[in-house]
Amino acid sequence: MQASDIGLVGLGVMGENLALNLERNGFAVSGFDLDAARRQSFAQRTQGLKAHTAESLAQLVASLQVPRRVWLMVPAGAPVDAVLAELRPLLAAGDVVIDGGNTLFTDTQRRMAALEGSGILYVGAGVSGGEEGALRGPALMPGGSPEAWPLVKPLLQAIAAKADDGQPCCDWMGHGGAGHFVKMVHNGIEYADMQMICEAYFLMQQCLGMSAAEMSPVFAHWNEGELGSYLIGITADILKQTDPETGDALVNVILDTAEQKGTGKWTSQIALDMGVTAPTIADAVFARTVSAIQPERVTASKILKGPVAKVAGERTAVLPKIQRALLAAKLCAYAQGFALLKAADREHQWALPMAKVASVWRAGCIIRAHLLEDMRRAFAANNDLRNLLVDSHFASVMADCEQDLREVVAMAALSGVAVPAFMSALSYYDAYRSARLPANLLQAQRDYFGAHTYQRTDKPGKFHTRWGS
Ligand SMILES: NC(=O)C1=CN([C@@H]2O[C@H](COP(=O)(O)OP(=O)(O)OC[C@H]3O[C@@H](n4cnc5c(N)ncnc54)[C@H](OP(=O)(O)O)[C@@H]3O)[C@@H](O)[C@H]2O)C=CC1
Ligand SMILES: O=C(CO)[C@H](O)[C@H](O)COP(=O)(O)O
Repeated sequence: MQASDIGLVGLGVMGENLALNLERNGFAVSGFDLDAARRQSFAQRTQGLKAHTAESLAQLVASLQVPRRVWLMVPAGAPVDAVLAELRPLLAAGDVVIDGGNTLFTDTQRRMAALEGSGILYVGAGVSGGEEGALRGPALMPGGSPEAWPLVKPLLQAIAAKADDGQPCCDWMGHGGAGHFVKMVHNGIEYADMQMICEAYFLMQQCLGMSAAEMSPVFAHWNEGELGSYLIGITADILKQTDPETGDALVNVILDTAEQKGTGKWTSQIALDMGVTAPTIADAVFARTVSAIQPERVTASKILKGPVAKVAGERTAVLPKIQRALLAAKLCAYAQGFALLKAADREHQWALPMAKVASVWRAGCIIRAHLLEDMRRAFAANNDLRNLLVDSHFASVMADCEQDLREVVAMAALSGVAVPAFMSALSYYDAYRSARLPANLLQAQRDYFGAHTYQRTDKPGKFHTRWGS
C-alpha cells in the first residue's frame, strides 16, 4: 500500500468531502472516524481511489508519509482535545496537525502552547464552503506554526476554490490563532449577511405583499449585480422551492426559530472584549435569539400594540430601494468585521494580510461576493485602512445608497416590521460619520454620580466638577 500524503480524522459532512477533494487533486489520503458507519461509508465512497480507511488513529498515523500530516475535521471543543491527546504519542517532531474545525482561536493558541517543545507543528485552519465547497473547493484560512506552511501549502492550495483571477482561496493568515480568528470573523459577517437578506425578504413580504415565488426572481436579478453573492443566489433558489406535502412554498412551512453553533456569538463577545464596534454582527446574533423564543413571541404578539404592516408602496419603486439599502447595510457589516480583524491584528501582532483575507473570501466560502474583489483592492492599496467605509470607492457607494437605507428603515419602523440588522447598520454608519456624539453628556453623567472625571475640548487633563453644588 502506498503511504498516504495526508490523514483525515473525522469523516462527517466536511471531512469525507475534503478527503475526496484531496484525492481528486492527486493526493493519497487515509481516513479515520470514531463512528464505524462513517468509516464504512468512506471505504465505499473511496473504492478504487488512492485512499485508505484506517480502523484506529494508530493505523491512520502508521499509513502516512513522514513528515506526517493529520487533518482534524471533528466538532470543535472537547473532541479536538480528545483526538490530540491520543495523537500526540503517535507523532514525532516535524509532523503537522491541522485543525480545520470552527475552533475558538484561543483554544488553538492553548493547544499550540501545549505542543511547544515537542516539535509537532500545529495549524488552525478556517474552512468555509459547507458540504459542497469541501468537495469542489472551499476557502481555507490557515494560521499557526509558520514552519508548517510549506508542508501543507501544496495540498491546501490545490484543493481550495479558485477566484476569477485564478488565485487559490487559501493563504497563510499568520502565527498562533490567526487562521481561526479570521474564520470566526468570516462567520460573524455571515450571520449579519444572512440576517439582512432575511430582513429584505421580510420587508418584501410584509410591506409589499409579495409571495416567495414572486421574490425568487428579484433575488436572482440582484444576484446579477453588485449584490451578487452565494447567499443571495441560494436565497433565490430557496424561495422557489415548493413543499411537496402542502404545495405551499417550502420556506413558508419552516419554523421561524434560528439555531446557532456559536461563532457569531464569539465574534460579538470578542468585539466587546476588544472595544470594537460591531453592532450589526451582534444584532444578527440577537435576531437569532429572539427568533428562538417563538412561543413567547406568539404570546407577546397578542398583548403588545404597534402598527400592522400593510402594503407601503409600489413594488417597482420600493424594490430598488431595498436592494440599495441591503448593499449599504452589507458594507457596514463587512466594515465591522474587517475593523475587528484590524484591531485583533494590532493586539496579537499577527501581521494579518488584509488584502489576502478579502482575496481568500472571494470564492469557495459562504460569504463569497462580488464586493470582495473591491475590498481586496481597497486593502491592497492600503493595508492599514482603519475602516472599509472610508475607502474612496466604498464611501461613494455609501453616498449613493445611504438615503435608501434611511427610507427602508423608516418604512420598516412605521410598519412595525423588525429589521434589527438594517437599523443597526444605519446607526453604525451615522455614528461613525459623526464628528461629535452625545458622549459629552454621558461623561458628565458619569462624573456627576461617580466622580469618574471627564476631559475637556479646550485643554488637556482630567477634570471633576461638584455637580449641582
Ligand atoms: N458543516 C459545515 O458546513 C461546516 C463545518 N465546519 C466545522 O468543521 C468541523 C466538523 O464539522 P462537520 O463535518 O459538519 O461535523 P460532523 O458531525 O458531520 O462530522 C464530525 C465527525 O467527527 C467524528 N468524531 C468526533 N470525535 C471524533 C474523534 N475523537 N475521533 C474521530 N472522529 C471523531 C464524528 O463522529 P460522531 O458523529 O460519532 O461523533 C463525526 O463523524 C466542526 O468544527 C464544524 O464547525 C466548518 C465549516 C463548515
Ligand atoms: O462555518 C460554517 C460556514 O462557514 C458553518 O456552516 C457554520 O457552522 C454555520 O454556523 P451556525 O450553525 O452557527 O449558523
